[in-house]
Amino acid sequence: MMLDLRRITIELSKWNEGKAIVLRGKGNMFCAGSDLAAVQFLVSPKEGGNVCMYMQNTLYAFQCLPMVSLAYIEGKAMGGGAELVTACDLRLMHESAEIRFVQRRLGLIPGWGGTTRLKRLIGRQRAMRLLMSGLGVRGEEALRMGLVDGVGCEPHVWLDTVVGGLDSYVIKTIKSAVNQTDFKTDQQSLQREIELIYKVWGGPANRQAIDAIKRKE
Ligand SMILES: CCC(=O)SCCNC(=O)CCNC(=O)[C@H](O)C(C)(C)COP(=O)(O)OP(=O)(O)OC[C@H]1O[C@@H](n2cnc3c(N)ncnc32)[C@H](O)[C@@H]1OP(=O)(O)O
Repeated sequence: MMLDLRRITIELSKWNEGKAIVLRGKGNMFCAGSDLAAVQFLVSPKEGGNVCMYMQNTLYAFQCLPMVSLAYIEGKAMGGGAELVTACDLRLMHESAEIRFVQRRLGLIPGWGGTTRLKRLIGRQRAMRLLMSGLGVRGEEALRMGLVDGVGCEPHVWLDTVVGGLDSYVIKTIKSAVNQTDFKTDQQSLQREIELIYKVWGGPANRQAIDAIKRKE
């Protein structure tokens, strides 16, 4: 998934006529985050940090795409999947869908840019609550807190009400204008997120969680 997302992002960055893309999962899953089978083998902070840096770079490039990106969340967006949601420009949810920052369960923090983006999106207090508790957020609550823009809407119809009739160059320029205000502060924050990942990845809570996953297998 990580490699595919990077490849597709590079391809899309060259599509200047594009107005919008819809990111959606398969079946009852938007995205379950990092592959836990692989995470078990990333034992050192450096290895974990490198994967997070890779995903930060991919999601930064994704956010800079010239067209509007819409996350359409059906089913679950867990861990890194929830971080991916925050990297999209707009978000819609199915009534039964759930967004959940489960990184704490692994003794980790979101390291794909999720702490930075979530706080910007819903504010400090709500971000703290979701990151600390690891509780899932569904439809109306997600809408109320500004985590999503709509619930139960058909994505293409809804998207048409937002960007329909807009010129692709105007869309690109609106994105550049909004992004540049965020990115000035985000750069430092993203760098700090990686430094903090180094402190938890491979630490006691993380090792304990990974050992528990291994015992289940
Ligand atoms: C480091 C940054 C991060 O992304 S940390 C977060 C990593 N992700 C997670 O902790 C999510 C772990 N998965 C879950 O909590 C559940 O599987 C969720 C996503 C809620 C789905 O539950 P449910 O619908 O009951 O399905 P299930 O558990 O039977 O899973 C179906 C099969 O998929 C697999 N799966 C699921 N998530 C992952 C994952 N992240 N990495 C690797 N495999 C995953 C399950 O193991 C299961 O596989 P199998 O059918 O038993 O072979």
